[in-house]
Amino acid sequence: MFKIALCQIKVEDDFEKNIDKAYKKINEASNKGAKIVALGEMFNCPYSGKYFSKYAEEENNSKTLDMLRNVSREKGIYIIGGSIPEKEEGSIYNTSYAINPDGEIIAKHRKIHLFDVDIENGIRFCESDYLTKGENITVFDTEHLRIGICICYDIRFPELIRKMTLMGAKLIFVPAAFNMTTGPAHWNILFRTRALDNQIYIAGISPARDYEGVYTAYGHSLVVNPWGEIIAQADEGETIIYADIDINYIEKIRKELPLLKHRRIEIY
Ligand SMILES: NC(=O)CCC(=O)C(=O)O
Repeated sequence: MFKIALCQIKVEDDFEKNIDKAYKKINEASNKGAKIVALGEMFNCPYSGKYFSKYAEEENNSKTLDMLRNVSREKGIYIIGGSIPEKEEGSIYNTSYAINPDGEIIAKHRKIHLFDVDIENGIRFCESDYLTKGENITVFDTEHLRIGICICYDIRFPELIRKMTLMGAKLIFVPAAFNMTTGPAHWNILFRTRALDNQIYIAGISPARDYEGVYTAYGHSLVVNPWGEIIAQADEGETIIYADIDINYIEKIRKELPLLKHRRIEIY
């Protein structure tokens, strides 16, 4: 059993302020006993195409990564560094970094599915006007359990989460900025369904809602257990939520209701 924390932070058009706030929230979460602390999608940059190139950093020259690496080392914790605009060879990616307690980058996920949607009387967004797709699935080991990362719209693709599960991920972190059209309609259902189908823990970490900002995130960061229950959930404001992850509970559920074993992969 170990504790995770999700930091739901209001993101502003102020790079230094965003990083400083993340640093303080990570410290606070660690002081309350979290062994893994996670941040939201684009936690250092307003979620809008016009800001991605302005805020983008290269991996080997990134104040954001320096902060994450320093604080993980200082506190001796894992950090799932939400996501940030990452620049490489003229392309910008929506990238999440996992950092270990020694301050080393141990995994990196570039958002695979870009959020290109146009919903009548609702949200319109075209990430691919600004960003390049990632090409890899991300799972990695910790002393606690095997973890996966995907980013926001990636959660909508059940094949990806199933594949991560079959690769051994038992806790998946999803930094995610849903909006006021799809958030109320789909956020809880998607996270509960992915957790339930795969019998895993899954955590969605949103920015806090900001009606004055360029994008109004839904908030409601949450942790769902392998039975499909929401075991921690934020409202829409700035906050940190905590949940205990129990590896034995995953095994218990999988033993009692052996969904993964009962698949008929010879048929479908
Ligand atoms: N940042 C995103 O990928 C948003 C995804 C989203 O809102 C959705 O409904 O999916």
